[in-house]
Amino acid sequence: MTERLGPNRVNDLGKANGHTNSNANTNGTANGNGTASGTGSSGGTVNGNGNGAASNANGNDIKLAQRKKMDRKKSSPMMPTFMVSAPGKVIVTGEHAVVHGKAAIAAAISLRSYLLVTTLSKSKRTVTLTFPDIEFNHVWNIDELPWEKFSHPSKKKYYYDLVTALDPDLVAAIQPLLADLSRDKPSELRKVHQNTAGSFLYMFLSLGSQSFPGCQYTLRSTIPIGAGLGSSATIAVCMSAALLLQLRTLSGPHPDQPSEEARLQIERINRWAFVYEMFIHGNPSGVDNTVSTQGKAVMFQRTDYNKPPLVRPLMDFPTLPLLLVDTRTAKSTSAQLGKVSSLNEAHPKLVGCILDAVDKVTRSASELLDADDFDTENEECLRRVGELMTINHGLLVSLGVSHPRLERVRELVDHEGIGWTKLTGAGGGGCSITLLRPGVPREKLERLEARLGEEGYQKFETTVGGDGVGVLWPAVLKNGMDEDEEGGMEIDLEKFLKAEGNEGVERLVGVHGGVGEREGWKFWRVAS
Ligand SMILES: Nc1ncnc2c1ncn2[C@@H]1O[C@H](COP(=O)(O)OP(=O)(O)OP(=O)(O)O)[C@@H](O)[C@H]1O
Ligand SMILES: C[C@@](O)(CCO)CC(=O)[O-]
Repeated sequence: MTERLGPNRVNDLGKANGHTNSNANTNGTANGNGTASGTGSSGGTVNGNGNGAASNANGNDIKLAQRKKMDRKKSSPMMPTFMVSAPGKVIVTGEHAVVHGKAAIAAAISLRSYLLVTTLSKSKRTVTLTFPDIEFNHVWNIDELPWEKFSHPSKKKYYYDLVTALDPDLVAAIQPLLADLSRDKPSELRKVHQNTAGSFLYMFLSLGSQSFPGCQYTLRSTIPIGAGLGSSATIAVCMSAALLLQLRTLSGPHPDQPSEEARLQIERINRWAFVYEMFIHGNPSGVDNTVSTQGKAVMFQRTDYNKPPLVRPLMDFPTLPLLLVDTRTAKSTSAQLGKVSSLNEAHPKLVGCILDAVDKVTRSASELLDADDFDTENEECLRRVGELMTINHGLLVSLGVSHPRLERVRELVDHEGIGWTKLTGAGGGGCSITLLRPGVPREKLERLEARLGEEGYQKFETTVGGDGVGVLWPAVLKNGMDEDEEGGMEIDLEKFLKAEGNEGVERLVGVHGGVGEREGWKFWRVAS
């Protein structure tokens, strides 16, 4: 079994570079990209930092509170340190077929990625990626990046453009920046680093300009990497949202935002997230970044790669009783996509029929899940969706994208008669989902879970249908600590990097923080 890189492998890489938060930006010219305008934006209005005074404190406490407030003022930048977050996903039906123009249903899950964006002082002309989960930390000098290639009139793209393919000349222009990356690392990890750096640079150079302020992007995720839960899409969505916010091209999210405006902004974030995904995966359908951006659940289809996909938000998606199991077996999405494409080339008629059958599965599932009388407590309702998931899995097996460890989960679940199982995501390892029968006896579930544990599987507790991309502006949260009295705790680089494991990240910055939705995080709300 190949061990996968896991999120939360925090190491010291992030702390080793000099760009900590202590001298956050005093640069008033947040960016100089004259192209970004027209949305009446003011990133600063996203969220107020309450800054309430500690009114009932004694004299010393008041002095301390005032000093803390003044300290905060001194370092208060034009563009404050802020965070964005995006959810992972499960594909309920239709993976792989969706790459070939068929429909798929995907739902957001409660595991998420969190990106901290720190603007540096004006004199610091660097951009840093600090991604401890993949042991990646790199600093580029902004003035040494190939801006002239990306800003050439024949190549220049704007934040409102629809980019449906990567430009080979621009991909070539960033290759020299990747060639020497992580030479001391094992080749697989090095490839991950090159891919990560490449996708970031492509987006940064496309959207930004040479006058972009120096900044640091620090990412932590609670989503296992390469497990079919869309971890790469969450990075893509976070990066896209962060850059568009830095460019001041997004005016939200805010509570009174008209739904149409929210929809447009979500669409922009999603378009650029897709560019990032193209760099990582080659030929993705865009379903992962779409559900990660929008949240809840979506029915998704891309029949023409030159046009935006058809996306139907499923706002009333039922809270399905799902068991999510990670095989902890590495897989590469692009390798699995390649397998299906090769099979399709070798047997076009046959594979065409399989893909059509998957499409029918998705449409039937959508009808069932959309029905007014669908009831997650009703065995008959769940059985019909479960059967469709079982058929979908069989079709994926015939496309060659299952794995013995996925089949083993199915065997164990079927043996207990607990529910209906399919792989989710690209397959070849990764995760499975099991739709649980209502009223499964506790002992059966416990027996299954113990067995899975013994055999090296990992079970995930997650809920489906949560919020999409969110913003914490500025990066200040109420965490039940002393700082709350002054408006909340500032999340700085050190705290973020030191948070221990998934629980630590969730406790420190989590959208839910383990206690329901948290004050501070804001989401674009798109009504159905
Ligand atoms: N926590 C993370 N930190 C940094 N980069 C990450 C992280 N998670 C994912 N990535 C990026 O995404 C890539 C993994 O993408 P991959 O498609 O293999 O997995 P996935 O997105 O989890 O699966 P799927 O596409 O099947 O849902 C990594 O190589 C890395 O570039
Ligand atoms: C396998 C796939 O269909 C889903 C991955 O989550 C790939 C894609 O849609 O891009």
